[in-house]
Amino acid sequence: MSRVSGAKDWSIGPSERERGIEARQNRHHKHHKQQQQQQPQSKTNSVAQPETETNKPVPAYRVAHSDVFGRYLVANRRLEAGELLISEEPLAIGPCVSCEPVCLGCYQPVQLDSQQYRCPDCNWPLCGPTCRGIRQRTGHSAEECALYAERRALLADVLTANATLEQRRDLYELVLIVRIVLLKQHSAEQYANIRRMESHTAERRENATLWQHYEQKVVQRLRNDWQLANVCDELELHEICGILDVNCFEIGQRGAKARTLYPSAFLLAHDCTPNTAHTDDPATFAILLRTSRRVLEQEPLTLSYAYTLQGTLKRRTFIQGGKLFWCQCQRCADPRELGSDCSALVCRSCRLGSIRATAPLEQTADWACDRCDCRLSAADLERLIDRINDDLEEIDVHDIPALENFLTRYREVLRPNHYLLLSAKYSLCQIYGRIEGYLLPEMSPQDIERKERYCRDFLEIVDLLDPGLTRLRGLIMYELHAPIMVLAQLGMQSGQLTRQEFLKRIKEVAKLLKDSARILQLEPPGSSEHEMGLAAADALTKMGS
Ligand SMILES: C[S@@+](CC[C@H](N)C(=O)[O-])C[C@H]1O[C@@H](n2cnc3c(N)ncnc32)[C@H](O)[C@@H]1O
Repeated sequence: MSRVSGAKDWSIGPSERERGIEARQNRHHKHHKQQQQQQPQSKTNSVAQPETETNKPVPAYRVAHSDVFGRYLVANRRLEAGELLISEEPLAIGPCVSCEPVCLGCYQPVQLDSQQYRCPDCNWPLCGPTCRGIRQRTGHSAEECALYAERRALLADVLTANATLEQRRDLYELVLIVRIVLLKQHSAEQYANIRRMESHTAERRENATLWQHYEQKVVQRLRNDWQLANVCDELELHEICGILDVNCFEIGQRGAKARTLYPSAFLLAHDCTPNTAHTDDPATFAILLRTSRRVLEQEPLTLSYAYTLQGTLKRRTFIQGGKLFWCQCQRCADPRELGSDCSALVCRSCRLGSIRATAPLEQTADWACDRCDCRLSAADLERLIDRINDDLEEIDVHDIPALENFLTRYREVLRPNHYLLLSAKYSLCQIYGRIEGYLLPEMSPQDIERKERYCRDFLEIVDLLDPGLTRLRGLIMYELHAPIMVLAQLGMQSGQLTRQEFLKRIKEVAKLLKDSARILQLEPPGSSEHEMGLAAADALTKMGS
């Protein structure tokens, strides 16, 4: 079960700092021509390429450049929803920032206690002796193992259950950085491809707190304690840290969690209502990136670097912090966020109006009521939202009464579509009907109706903010079909529904199953979403549709 909030690191996908973008634009512009020519195209697969008169397939996209985006991808022709644009394996992969210990081979959680299996050579915890990632490029490679084996004594204290949380996290954060350093020694071409990525080093250097953080936790540590000074100079290490913050994707299926750099997918520009969706293959960690809706020729291909179901203030702060630009997209510029109103508050003064940002592209601008004179400073607004968010984070995602209580408590404070209420509703959509005590056959009709209502509320907003063939839509449509079906059957049995009304609902169930099956079967085989897609297709067949 998951909640759709709570960004944890800077990775694209599924976190802050202040800088202008001018310096970046100038630097970017200078190097762009050379970088564009060198851009690796080989592993990028365009499918369903129509042929031109000369019988040459038209590539789905090309690399373009603008002063605002830097390099980005643009559609070469009209693309239909669901076209596979990029399928490529990582250039580099490793544990996420701030992660709990994971197996270095497959990125599944591990413990640091004495029971945990460990690599016999370097002593790092692994999931087991048969982990598929042992001696693999995308896992615990021989080069990495040798490097750690040489520093076994240095790492011994941290790789135990006695280590503090901070010590463990700092150590796991180093893994991917060290892997990139090793690429420099063992795979020059891959290393060169990574070094061509944007690092925003000049802007990062101007942020003293950020720079010092990496200077102490990464640069000095690797050069002095780990004795890697002869492999990478200080600036090179800072650049690698910047490249990771700006370009990493957060991936993982079935409990695994990793961050990755891909050879081409990093080029997509950001938009808070993107036109592509991506997933990753659990077997190869490859990214599969598709159009989520129809894209017109010349349209930039975009993905979201932030959580789409967060309010503008938070999304923009997150993006600026990690990617060092202030998003100016259509959604960010609209106080109503494309009609979703997912940041609006109930006016605490007149209780009738809605409080929204007066100038959403200015982070410090006041928020104001649309009915009375009530105003709220952005700082006060943020404090309030943070407090409510903390309340929500305290709640276990399986605790139905606590989640219901959260909705009741904040009904008078947040508008119904506020993203924090939606987040609680999303958890409820997933657990009503699925956990002990709330399985569908034992649920009251009122609780089943609640599940249906929350699913509909959530889907309405996802349709606006994450439209098309997106995983979130597929998942929620699958959740929605069940309460409609059960309530239709109950209504028919009790005589409360006419046959015509019953058939209308069954038709809606069939459409939900069909759409969710289509979306979720785009997910890679082996993922839980793919299995849900198969279940949806199966249910559809059983319905005779
Ligand atoms: C993952 S990289 C994308 C590739 C990058 N444009 C390049 O040339 O290497 C992310 C960086 O691209 C730029 N960028 C992406 N989307 C943007 C947007 N919507 N507005 C402004 N800059 C954007 C920012 O500099 C950001 O830090």
